[in-house]
Amino acid sequence: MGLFLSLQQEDMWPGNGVDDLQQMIQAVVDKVCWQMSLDGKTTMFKQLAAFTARPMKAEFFADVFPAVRKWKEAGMKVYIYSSGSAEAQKLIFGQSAKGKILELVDGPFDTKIGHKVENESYQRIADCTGGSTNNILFLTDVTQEAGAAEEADVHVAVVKTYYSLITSFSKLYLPSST
Ligand SMILES: CSCCC(=O)C(=O)COP(=O)(O)O
Repeated sequence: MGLFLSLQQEDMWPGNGVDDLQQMIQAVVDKVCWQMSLDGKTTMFKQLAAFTARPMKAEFFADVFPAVRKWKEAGMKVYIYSSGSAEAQKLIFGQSAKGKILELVDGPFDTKIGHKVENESYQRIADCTGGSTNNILFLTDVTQEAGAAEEADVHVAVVKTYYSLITSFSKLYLPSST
């Protein structure tokens, strides 16, 4: 019931009040499906991902573990900042075919620190990790997050795995018309 009310309060879900248990369960299921269809990022919704019936195994691109190991060997701190709750991160990143990324990273951050599209979140992370925003490099595939981090004076790299990115029209290769 507490979860349902919290989910109700977090956004403008067009659901009605409910008065019996069956209706309430259906309303929660409807609400969760609705949030999933929108790729909802609210904190309460993301807490749900930590409730799973079976263990999960993360998949990583081949370059992730070597890069994180290299950064750690160079004495850097590496954190995960995800819209997924810290509890869900621990479950999902706890196991993978390539190893346990959690053993390499210095900690998970989630939206309890603030949303990834809000610049204040990045200042709070710098405060928590004992550094200045100017000493942080944030990797993301979401340009709104990149903009928010940059507003907080964080260095940003936008990572796109499936598309080629260009920083100048001079780097544009047009497809051949033949
Ligand atoms: C890492 S736990 C599940 C991922 C998730 O729920 C999510 O929304 C991913 O968002 P991110 O901010 O990591 O791009």
